[in-house]
Amino acid sequence: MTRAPATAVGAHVLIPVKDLLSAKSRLAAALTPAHRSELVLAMLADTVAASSTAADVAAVWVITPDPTVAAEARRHGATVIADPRRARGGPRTAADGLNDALTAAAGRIRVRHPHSILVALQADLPALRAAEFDAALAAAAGAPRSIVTDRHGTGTCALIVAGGQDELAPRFGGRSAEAHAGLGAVLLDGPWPGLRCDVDNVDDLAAARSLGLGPATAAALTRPGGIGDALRMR
Ligand SMILES: Nc1nc2c(ncn2[C@@H]2O[C@H](COP(=O)(O)OP(=O)(O)OP(=O)(O)O)[C@@H](O)[C@H]2O)c(=O)[nH]1
Ligand SMILES: C=C(OP(=O)(O)O)C(=O)O
Repeated sequence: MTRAPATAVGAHVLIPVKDLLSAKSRLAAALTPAHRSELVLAMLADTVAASSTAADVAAVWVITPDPTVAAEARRHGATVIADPRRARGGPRTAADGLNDALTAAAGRIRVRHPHSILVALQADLPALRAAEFDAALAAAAGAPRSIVTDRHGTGTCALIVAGGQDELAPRFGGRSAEAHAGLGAVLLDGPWPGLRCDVDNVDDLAAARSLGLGPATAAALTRPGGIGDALRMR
């Protein structure tokens, strides 16, 4: 693992990304594997770029087992934590894999930065703006744990846990907003459409596009013969 930066202030943002072969499976009917991989990498690039330029962010960590994802994350200034695939004794469900990866990474970061805010952030936020991320962090101040739900109100786009001893305790997968609220997370109620617009299907991508895509995702959609043409969205 790369050594953590030494700063003790600001938020540490954790972004999990699974291997490209299985990522964005809900888009498999609409996009080829190559286009899906391109979209995952482009959305990650925009998510890392926007979150890492937020004023209150100390470091962005990408947790992934995939070397191509890792290279793209590093190119945009994130630090990579490897999430090795386990041959045996692996996660019970897909969501367990995600939550286990986040929990392990958060534990490692907490050792060096016990007083820092931790944020588990979705990797597919191509319309995210640094200013709205800062506004959400400011709104979270004072709450031990809080969440920003997705635009449907059921999923979680950001789980924010204050510095101190409290564990990240991620409960992503399914209706995670309810699960996080059940653990005491405050639902943050702000006008942050880019932060709430994670992309799981074509409608989500259209919604993100109407908000304004980051440069990497915009380029992926407008490239001739690319994702935009495949989805008739160019
Ligand atoms: N590091 C890591 N990230 C994961 C794992 N499982 C899921 N993720 C990531 O967590 C986020 C939410 O996961 P999902 O919604 O299950 O996967 P997705 O690729 O976004 O979409 P679908 O395949 O359509 O479900 C995505 O950024 C995933 O890449 C895992 O086991 N390890
Ligand atoms: C993983 C989640 O959301 P999605 O499947 O929409 O990415 C979640 O909120 O738990």
